[in-house]
Amino acid sequence: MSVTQSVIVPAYKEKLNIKPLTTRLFAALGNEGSKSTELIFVDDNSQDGSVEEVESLQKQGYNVKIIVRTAERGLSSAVLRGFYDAQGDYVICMDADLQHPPESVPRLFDSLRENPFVIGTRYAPGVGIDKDWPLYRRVISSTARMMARPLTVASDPMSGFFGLQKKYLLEAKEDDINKEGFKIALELLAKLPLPNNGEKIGEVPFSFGVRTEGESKLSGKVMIQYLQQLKELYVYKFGANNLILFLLFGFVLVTYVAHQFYSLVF
Ligand SMILES: Nc1nc2c(ncn2[C@@H]2O[C@H](COP(=O)(O)OP(=O)(O)O[C@H]3O[C@H](CO)[C@@H](O)[C@H](O)[C@@H]3O)[C@@H](O)[C@H]2O)c(=O)[nH]1
Ligand SMILES: [Mg+2]
Repeated sequence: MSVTQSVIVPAYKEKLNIKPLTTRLFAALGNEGSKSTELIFVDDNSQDGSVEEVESLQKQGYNVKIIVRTAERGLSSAVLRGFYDAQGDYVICMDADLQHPPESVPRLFDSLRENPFVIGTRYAPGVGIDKDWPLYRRVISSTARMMARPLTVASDPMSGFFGLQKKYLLEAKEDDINKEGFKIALELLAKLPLPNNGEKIGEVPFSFGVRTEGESKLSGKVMIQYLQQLKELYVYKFGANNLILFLLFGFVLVTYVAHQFYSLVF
């Protein structure tokens, strides 16, 4: 049976998560689903034993591979690299750290049969973002989400759990896509030539889990990259509208100061 669907996992120093992710994913896909699915880790030269871990899983019969990049770094560019390398017509991206439940992947693939783009959303009845997130992380997340509102109808464009029909990626010019930062779903939602003006998006609710192994790579630099990306997307979508940009950055500044204040006081 040929591969029709691909799961792409950007990974940096995630050795301890590779095996549980792989075994849970293929168990969730079942016998039939596993035959038509490949799993690709895109690792930025972690040198932590991730390669050996994947080789051991290959020997056990899993259709998994690892691309090790040495010249490039970053989450968004890793995801794109995986998407372009994927054999499947349907491609899904998820984090390595099990914050995205592998058991939800089949539902995302099902949705992709009907929709050009699918988002795993944390904003739906009955699910939620991690209850253990500190307040400042919640503030950052909801501020970031609010600022993306004018760019897409997706309820959770900040999600790193999403997928698309690959043909739409191939229709876009690779150079037009911003590869910096973490928010590749938003970038693709805003820039790919999706039908219905990008309004036909599948949404699959999921509960954002807790990372138990390794560390988050979210940093101040990633937040700055997000602001640069937002500015570029606003200009891309609405033209260089000074008022919008002014309001946007005023708001961001206030949030940033509030965040700093919170970290200092608490
Ligand atoms: N190859 C590669 N992978 C990376 C890099 N930086 C991070 N990753 C991988 O990208 C995934 C997400 O990184 P985390 O460090 O776990 O991010 P997070 O703070 O938990 O953020 C997540 O939640 C956001 C929602 O609030 C998501 O938007 C974001 O994509 C990510 O999923 C993990 O699998 C991590 O190994 C990098 O430079 N290179
Ligand atoms: Mg994480």
